[in-house]
Amino acid sequence: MAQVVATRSIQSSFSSPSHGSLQSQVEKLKPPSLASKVLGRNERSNSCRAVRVNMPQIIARRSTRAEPQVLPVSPEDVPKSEEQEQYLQAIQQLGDTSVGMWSKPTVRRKTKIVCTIGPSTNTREMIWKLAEAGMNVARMNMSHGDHASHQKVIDLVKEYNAQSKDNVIAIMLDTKGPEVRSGDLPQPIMLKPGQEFTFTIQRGVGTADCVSVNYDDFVNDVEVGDMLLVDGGMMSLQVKSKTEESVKCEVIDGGELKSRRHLNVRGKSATLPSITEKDWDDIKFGVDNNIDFYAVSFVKDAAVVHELKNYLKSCGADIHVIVKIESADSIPNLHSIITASDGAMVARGDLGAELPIEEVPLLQEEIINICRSMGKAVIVATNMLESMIVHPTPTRAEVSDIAIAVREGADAVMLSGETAHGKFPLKAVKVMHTVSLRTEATIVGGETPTNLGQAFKNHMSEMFAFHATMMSNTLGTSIVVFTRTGFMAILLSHYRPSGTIFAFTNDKKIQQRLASYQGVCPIYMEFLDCAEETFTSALSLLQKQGMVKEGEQVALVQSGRQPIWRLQSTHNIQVRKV
Ligand SMILES: Nc1ncnc2c1ncn2[C@@H]1O[C@H](COP(=O)(O)OP(=O)(O)OP(=O)(O)O)[C@@H](O)[C@H]1O
Ligand SMILES: CC(=O)C(=O)O
Repeated sequence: MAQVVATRSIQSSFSSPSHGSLQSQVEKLKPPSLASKVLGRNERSNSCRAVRVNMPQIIARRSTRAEPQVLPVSPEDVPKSEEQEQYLQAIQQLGDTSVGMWSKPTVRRKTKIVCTIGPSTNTREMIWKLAEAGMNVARMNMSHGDHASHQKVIDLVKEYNAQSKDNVIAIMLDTKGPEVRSGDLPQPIMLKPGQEFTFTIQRGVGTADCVSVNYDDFVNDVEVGDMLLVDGGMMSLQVKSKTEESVKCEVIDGGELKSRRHLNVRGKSATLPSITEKDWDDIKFGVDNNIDFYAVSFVKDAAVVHELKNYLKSCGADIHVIVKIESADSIPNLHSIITASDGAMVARGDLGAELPIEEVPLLQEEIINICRSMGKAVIVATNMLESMIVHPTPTRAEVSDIAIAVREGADAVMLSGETAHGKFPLKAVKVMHTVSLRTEATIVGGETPTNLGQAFKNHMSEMFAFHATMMSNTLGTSIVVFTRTGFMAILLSHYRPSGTIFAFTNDKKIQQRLASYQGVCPIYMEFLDCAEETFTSALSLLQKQGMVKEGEQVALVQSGRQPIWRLQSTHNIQVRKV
């Protein structure tokens, strides 16, 4: 009889003695479908014992006729099981030292979810459902659609935000950038390995052995011997010769070439400006709509970020700039590019086409570390649940990929085609939510926060954020912060306290922006003239909404670049009992 023996060690989130009772609570709450189907009676009691003595081994046995394990992944596909909901809540408590528990698990998750909106999701009904399933940021990809279709999405997200009591969605506009694409074809062409195929800069060509390219300098940018990648590497062709107008190639990996496919040259970036004329037009559209973030494609150096920031300043727009790291040329300039920006996106699609694919996980970790050390936001994007574009369940590798991004410390993970044109957008969000929540529960909490390094050197706010995090980690409390600009909440987020950061702001725009930061739960509230009255009213709001319980302690922070109640105090941290 075949037997699968899986061994794993339980992380220290389970090892704290104070978590013993929670662990047994989890065991009690485990729905039979999760516990008894995988573990036999003896193994189950072993695992409970082992959890208490630290570094145990769980032995899972499976018979030859493996029963499919289907975890609930969509609000629609399973009847709501209270047991399973309680099970997830209890798991999360293991990793969350805060006693205060949100009633909604989607809000308790610290890692945020970015969803690309496209034909599968650009309706009122789907935006609402995505938001309720756990979307925190709606991304519009300006490579597709037109201003009218994106306007509809922006209006719907704003409408959702206006009517929602306890949830808010940020809006991100992703520029098309200097993408090089093949032209239109009357029908898809099958490219076979070994065959000759030509790309030409002449317009309007689309035959079985030649197609146009939308970029006039294409012929100058490529050399004989270069490897051309189509659709991020789905097909590859080697350059054999070139003339003034065309590039003759041999197909290495074949496949079906459709209209308007993305072309990359391995190891090279196109000599095009990062922000094209179309991008400037789209950026202006973003300003007119007061969006929250730009994701700027193919950034190669800091100069372009400064140019965009200067433009935004000149039109009085307060929009944050996320640089997409996807171009070979950006790698030597990573530090200066990220320093100039408000955050970065690891855009693994183009990154893995311009650079050897094995560099992608290493660069992902490096970019996350750089952003974390500078106090900048970081998003991991592309292919996270790719198979769910057509299948209702993810591959195990995809689940691991999300878990790795969460463990590495990403602020957010992103869905592209999965929610833009996939068959199971809600299930994909639910999987991302569940995997993130589960992974976060294994991240050790209550430790001394790591120093942010040079980013906030000598800044009073950094000292307050550091000590507020220390205090809340030691006491096992949530943090309540009051912020007009969002600065202090973002700073606290980068110290990654183990409890939730309840960020009260009197500015709806700031509330919307904060939705994308790890661990931050942004709440809109009018600030009163008296600090004390504002604190009391904030705590009572948290209690009313079931986010903190009576008698629970919270760490309350009032600090930042522009203290709110200047006359009464400038900076302070205090522990309050609700
Ligand atoms: N607004 C939209 N309108 C129509 N289709 C969209 C839209 N946004 C995304 N899509 C579809 O979803 C797919 C995945 O979205 P994603 O944002 O990852 O695009 P992408 O990386 O630019 O992909 P590609 O290079 O194929 O364009 C796109 O290829 C496109 O088919
Ligand atoms: C997101 C994106 O643009 C990429 O991965 O290439």
